[in-house]
Amino acid sequence: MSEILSSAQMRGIEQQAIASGAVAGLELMERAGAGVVAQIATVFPDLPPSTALILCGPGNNGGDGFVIARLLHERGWDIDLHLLGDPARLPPDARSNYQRWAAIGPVTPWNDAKIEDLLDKMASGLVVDALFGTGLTRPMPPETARTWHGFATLLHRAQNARPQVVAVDIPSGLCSDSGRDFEGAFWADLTVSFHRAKWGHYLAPSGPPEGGAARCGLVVTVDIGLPQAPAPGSVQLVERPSSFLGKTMRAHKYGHGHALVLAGGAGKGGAARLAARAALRVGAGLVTVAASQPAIAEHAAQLTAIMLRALPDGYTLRGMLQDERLNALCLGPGLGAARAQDMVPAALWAKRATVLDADALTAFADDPAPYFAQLHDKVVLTPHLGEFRQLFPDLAARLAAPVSRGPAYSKIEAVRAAAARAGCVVLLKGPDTVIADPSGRAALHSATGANAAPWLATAGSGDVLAGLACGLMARGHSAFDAAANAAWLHAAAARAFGPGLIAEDLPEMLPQVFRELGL
Ligand SMILES: NC(=O)C1=CN([C@@H]2O[C@H](COP(=O)(O)OP(=O)(O)OC[C@H]3O[C@@H](n4cnc5c(N)ncnc54)[C@H](OP(=O)(O)O)[C@@H]3O)[C@@H](O)[C@H]2O)[C@@H](O)CC1
Ligand SMILES: [K+]
Repeated sequence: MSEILSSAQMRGIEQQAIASGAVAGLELMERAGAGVVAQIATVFPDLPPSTALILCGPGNNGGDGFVIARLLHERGWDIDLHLLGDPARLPPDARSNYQRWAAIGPVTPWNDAKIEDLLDKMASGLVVDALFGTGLTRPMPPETARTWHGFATLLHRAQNARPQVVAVDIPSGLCSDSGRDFEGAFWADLTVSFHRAKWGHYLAPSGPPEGGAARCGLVVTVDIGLPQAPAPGSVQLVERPSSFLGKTMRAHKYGHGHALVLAGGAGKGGAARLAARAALRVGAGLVTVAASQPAIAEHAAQLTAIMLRALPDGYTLRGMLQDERLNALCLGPGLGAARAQDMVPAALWAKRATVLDADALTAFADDPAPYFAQLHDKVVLTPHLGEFRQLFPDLAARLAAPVSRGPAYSKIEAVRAAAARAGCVVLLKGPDTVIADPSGRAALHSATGANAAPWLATAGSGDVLAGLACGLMARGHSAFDAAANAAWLHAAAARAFGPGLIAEDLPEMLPQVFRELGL
């Protein structure tokens, strides 16, 4: 896992380092520019020096652009640099670098029509977007957004004869906290960020217009010499499972827990069986499906390694949970609203590790306060955005509101607020899955870019995710770790299968994913 930051956290780290005398702002800017130039050479090794169109903005992002211009010029590039704004009003470090560049080559005052024309004619080389970075708090000037939009449309048409687009820190026009497009945001083939990636690089607000990860291309982070200590309240990017997933030679099946997956009525059992299969494949020692009596025959015809019990009502569930070996529960997939209302309070009463999904979320949406009052720190809620909207309508409305000023409210803040309100772990799933607990601890799993798993958008895939989290909790993972690891395994299994994936395939891909993890 690596740390990702908000723009305020990044500013705090930078200001503290400068104030302590550990580093000068000018040094940071030099390293930032040098880092971008080094990454251009690494990521595009076959790109010979030709023309680089460098678009500089009125703040320190523009300052990085002047450094990049100077260093690319030293490497034989022809530089065509355009500045938006008055050079006399540049902040001090950016102004120093403006002056250094101005002694080498021209600075053309910004003119949208002219830039549009230049962009239209570029069939190779580089476009460096150093217009706005983490300091952007409002939409770009509308003409600039329009110019870029025209260029982007053109580039999409001319895939083979086009320049490479490199964003400095973040594509201009994107909110670095939320990934939201303030309107007309740039996009890039390569985004080079500094010290740590920002939330907005990995969040994926859905369009139109699409934001965040969809616009950043390859995201690379370069070290600019800031202190490496973790920032308080930082968010972890889930890049691998955080806990050991193997089994030791001496492990006994009871040493890996017993997951109980509740199922609903006859003919509705598929979702619970998917969850149960996922719990077993992820390594729970035993898994039992607990179904209503009329559904038993249907399940019996389908289950082999998974055990089966009849469970008529919540009262019987309380009795069943006297058996402490049943250490993790999964409720929701295919459960039905009436059965959820009966079973969920009984399950929560037992204070077991519990995943609540689907009907075990929405059955309580009309009056969530008493429901939240029963939740505890071993519970994981796994809503998709629609279910989240039902349980936390105010938070979902803030997320969906049009953005006119930044930093915009982000999915990370919304899930943190939801976890604090619910008093348990909340996992809000999507291409960007955010996990938070009531203390504010948060993680982001981003199935975007090279990590994309588009075939996960298939019926039953959420049931598998719930089963994975339940199986991992049965094995002893904390609620937070189980949720984060389940999100990672779920996407890894989907990528391992590839196109044509259906939910049944996901648990069956886990052995391959585990082998690739070296288990
Ligand atoms: N943090 C670090 O450690 C390091 C940071 N570094 C770099 O600094 C960047 C952050 O720099 P930053 O804070 O100066 O902000 P930036 O993104 O350049 O933009 C703000 C400027 O744009 C202006 N402006 C805003 N909206 C506008 C609009 N619609 N239309 C027109 N103008 C608008 C705004 O004006 P104002 O709001 O003040 O009127 C302000 O002048 C960061 O992304 C990274 O690249 C590196 O050098 C190394 C170390
Ligand atoms: K930028």
